[in-house]
Amino acid sequence: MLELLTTAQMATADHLAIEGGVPGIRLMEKAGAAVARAVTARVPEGRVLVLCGPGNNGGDGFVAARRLRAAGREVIVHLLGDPARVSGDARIAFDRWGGPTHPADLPLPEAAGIVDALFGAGLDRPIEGLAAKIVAAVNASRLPVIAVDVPSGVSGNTGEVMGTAIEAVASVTFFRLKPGHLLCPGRELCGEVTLADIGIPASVLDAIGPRSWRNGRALWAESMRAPGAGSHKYRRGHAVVVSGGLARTGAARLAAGAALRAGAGLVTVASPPDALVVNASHLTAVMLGRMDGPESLGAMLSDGRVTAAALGPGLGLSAAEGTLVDAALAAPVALVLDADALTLWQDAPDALFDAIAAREAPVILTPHEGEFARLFPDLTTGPKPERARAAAARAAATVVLKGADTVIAAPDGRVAINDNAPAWLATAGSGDVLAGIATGFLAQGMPGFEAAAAAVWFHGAAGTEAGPGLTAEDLEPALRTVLRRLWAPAGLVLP
Ligand SMILES: NC(=O)C1=CN([C@@H]2O[C@H](COP(=O)(O)OP(=O)(O)OC[C@H]3O[C@@H](n4cnc5c(N)ncnc54)[C@H](OP(=O)(O)O)[C@@H]3O)[C@@H](O)[C@H]2O)[C@@H](O)CC1
Ligand SMILES: [K+]
Repeated sequence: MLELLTTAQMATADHLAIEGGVPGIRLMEKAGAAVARAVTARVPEGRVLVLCGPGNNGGDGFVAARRLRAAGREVIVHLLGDPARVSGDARIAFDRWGGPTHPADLPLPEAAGIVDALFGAGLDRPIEGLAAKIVAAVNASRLPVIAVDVPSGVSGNTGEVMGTAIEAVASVTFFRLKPGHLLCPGRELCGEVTLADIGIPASVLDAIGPRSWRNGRALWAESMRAPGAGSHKYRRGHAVVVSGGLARTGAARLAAGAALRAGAGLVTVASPPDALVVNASHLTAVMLGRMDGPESLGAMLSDGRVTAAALGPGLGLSAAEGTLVDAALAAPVALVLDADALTLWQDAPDALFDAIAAREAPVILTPHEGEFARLFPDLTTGPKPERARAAAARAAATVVLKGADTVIAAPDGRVAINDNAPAWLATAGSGDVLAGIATGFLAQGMPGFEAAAAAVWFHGAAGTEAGPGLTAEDLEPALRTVLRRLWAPAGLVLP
């Protein structure tokens, strides 16, 4: 159930279901019933104000109103727009409601909670005028709002606010989530999202062919191998993380520790000579190798047993570090390029993309918005998934566009949107740990997109596990807890 559907794809799902013999009003009845259940759970007593819009989102509202009334609740229905223009399935729902319907107006009537059925998938322009005033009054009321499909004003496709938007405590959506439920700011405005089965058969997805998913286990668990009894450390890959100079070594050690936790059989920090002592004094399970320059790094990465490398955390931005990235790109190992290893290419991003296109092993790029803008200056506006998708295609690499709503995009067009990262994960060194987890997964042979999506998910889960107040150092032990939990059901006997 991780597929994400655009509003247009959702309309297609609806049509295919109806063509397949499920009447539209039956879908609407189930949708409205799910909304009524959410109201019962969130607002168990008191009067419910149902705000209906002129389309099918309003139709779901009429169904919910009728069901709540049948359950003995006091319900007051407001309709925004001309009742004579309510048509189609919404008309049937309106007629079945049959109770008093007041023109939407201010002030709002007294109520214990509100159903927002003003606009859903059909919102196609900014909310203005009376509708905007009603949205403002709903938000000012601080009453619990249950949104139908999406909070009115939130674009289901992009999560952007169109003019103004309702702030809901819960949203009930249907069949599959939409990108707007996961992308910011939509995600915060949705509150808790419930997915309701309204009778659309999953088989309609075959014809729709979704290319976007909510990031979750089903996307990558298959390609993540639990170490079997016959496994030994060399079969789980060897990852190399390149350290910066004397004053910038911590980031590489954070990444290296995370790569080892993520399951790489061996991890080596490749250290410039001046930083060997400081690295040596902090490393135990992670190994240390002396790296004198690009030839030395190239030799290390061409060893045959090394399967993945990470460059960027604490690397530095001088020409010397640029030659290290060149050497890594020329080596036959999977690569994670992060932070400085991205910024180094800001004057010639196409040279990076050409070097990636010329290699076989996968590359993961992990920019935050600032680094992304340096590599893809023409892709700074528009919906995040589309920007990441275009960047991945251009770079021939998996692109992890980081943020509260990190998007992972593959060169073949697949996109995953991540939503498990807690706010406190945005802390110094956190990105280094993410790069390390991804490197650890790549080292074990996971493909680029799967390794990146899994890394982002585990990073978020580890952040949640570590809890508020975490520093990047806390992520590594938390990652262990999360990994243990994941493997337990797979039959691995845990002590
Ligand atoms: N698809 C499915 O499987 C199922 C879908 N279902 C439900 O249907 C919903 C989609 O219904 P929908 O397509 O009728 O669109 P909806 O959100 O009601 O809005 C359209 C109306 O709003 C108007 N309007 C738009 N923007 C506006 C603005 N800024 N300011 C003012 N007006 C604006 C627009 O007016 P017009 O452009 O015609 O002037 C039109 O009248 C979906 O979210 C879900 O809840 C369920 O029943 C179960 C099955
Ligand atoms: K709505």
